[in-house]
Parts: sequence; structure tokens; C-alpha cells
Amino acid sequence: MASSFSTNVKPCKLALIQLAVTADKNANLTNARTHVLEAASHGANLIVLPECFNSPYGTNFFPEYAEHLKDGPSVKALSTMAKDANAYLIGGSIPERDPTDDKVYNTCTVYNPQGELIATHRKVHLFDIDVPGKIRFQESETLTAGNKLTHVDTEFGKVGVGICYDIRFPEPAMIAARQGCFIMVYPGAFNMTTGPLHWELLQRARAVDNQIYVAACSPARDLSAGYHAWGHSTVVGPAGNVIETMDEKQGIIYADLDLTKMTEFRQSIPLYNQRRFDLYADVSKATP
Ligand SMILES: NC(=O)CCC(=O)C(=O)O
Repeated sequence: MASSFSTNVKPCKLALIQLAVTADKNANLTNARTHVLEAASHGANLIVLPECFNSPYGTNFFPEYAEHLKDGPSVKALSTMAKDANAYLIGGSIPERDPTDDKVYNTCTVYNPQGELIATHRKVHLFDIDVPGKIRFQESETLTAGNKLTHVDTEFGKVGVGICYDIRFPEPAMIAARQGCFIMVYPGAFNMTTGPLHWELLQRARAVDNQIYVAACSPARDLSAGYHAWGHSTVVGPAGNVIETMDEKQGIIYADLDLTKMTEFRQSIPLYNQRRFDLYADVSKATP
């Protein structure tokens, strides 16, 4: 079977904005706007913000900062930013309160260059871990998990979206790749324990498994905050190569994404046609 990627699409300049996040929501939105417009002035047409960019990252903060998507200040600000930047904007994530059930979600909102909200992704895998003596974090104390995978059509091709801990699960990236996404984008906030261990490894793994681009966009590290983000926002290519990365400070990285090169690489190592789904079509049925 031939790869389902289409290559006759426009080239795309990706920008990952590693924002410094504070406890002041309005200041965070203003800071995001400044950086989105800066990225656009450098020619970026697909711009990404970090996980939880409008609120400190902590289970006690999520309900306090949560807002409705319909009329919340963050969605309004992001929509205007996308329009003024004339770019697709993957708006990191924000704590979202659903007015129908009052539950709170960790939600990524995506906008087209006209400022229209074209997709939402609620974090599917909640970050519940307990590494003794290192880090305990239980998003499920205040958040509810989303129930769908998210693929967004853009003029550059189809973009898969996950949020942070979602990257640990290979299946959504594989489904996205098989359904034609050329990139998985993960707004994410790893920490000082799991960041050095797994942040880059997981991005490279998702990329090399599926021969797609992978981008992960973190907040900058703030040692005065309760949660210390790893930073190191990174773009990985379809061969599993790190294209661009950075340190822990606020800043922007850029990458030109070239689907022709991606298709050539897929032809040279044609995993797509070689998979043996006759042997492993449904891993959920595997038992010891
Ligand atoms: N915000 C998150 O989901 C953090 C995920 C993380 O640090 C990990 O190790 O996984």
C-alpha cells in the first residue's frame, strides 16, 4: 500500500514558543501575543504555544483558571492572535470548564489564519505518576480526560495533536500517521525528573516509529513556581533526527518542514508497506 501522505502541499515554517508563564492570566495572554506576532514576523505559518500557558501548572490552579471555550478570555485572545499573525495557531493548552457538566479539562484549541477555532483536543491520558522521592503529580485530582484523538486539516497537510503525557502512548501517533498526518504536535510540560530521561527520547521514538515530524513545546522553567518545567522545546524530523531544540529559557525555535523530503525518506525505508498487521492488528487483545 502506498503512503497516504500528500506532498503537493505548501512548505510550512513551524515555530515553537517556549513561554515564561506567571500566575497572572492577562500577562500570560499578552506575552503569548507578543511572541506569536514575533514568530509570524519571522515567516512562521504554523505556531505552537506550550501546555498550560495561561495558568501555573498545578492541580489546585486548574479549576481556578478554568474557563468556558465559548466566551473565555483565552480563546478570544488566541483567535485574535491567529488572525493578526495570519497563521495557524496551536494554542498550547488551557484549563477548560465544560458548562454542561462543570468538569475541567486540559484542552488545546487550534485556530486557522482567519482566527476561527477549527479543533479542540482534551488531554486523553492524564498525568498521574508517583516516582518515590522525586515527583508525585495527579492531574486526575481535578481534571477529566478527553475521549477523542484529534487530527486537524490545514493547507500544509493534516496535523495530529496530543498534550504532553499523551506522547508516552505510541498508538495515537501511529493512528495519526496512518490517517495521513505529517506531524504530531504536543504542547507539553515535562519536569526535572522525567524531562532529562524521556522528553527527547519519546519525541524521537514517535517520529522514527511513524516517519513523521514531531514537535513538543514546553513552558520556560521558573524555579520560583511549584512545578519546574524541563523546557527544551524540540522539533524532530521523520528520520528521528533532532532538527531544532533549545535550553530552558523563554524563546522561539523555528523549523522548515518539507514533506517531499519526508516522502523520500519513507520510500528509502518503506516501513509503511512492510507492517504485518496480520500479526498485530489489535494489540489490545494481547494477553500474557
Ligand atoms: N504535563 C504532563 O503531562 C507531564 C508529563 C511528564 O512529565 C511525563 O513524564 O510524562
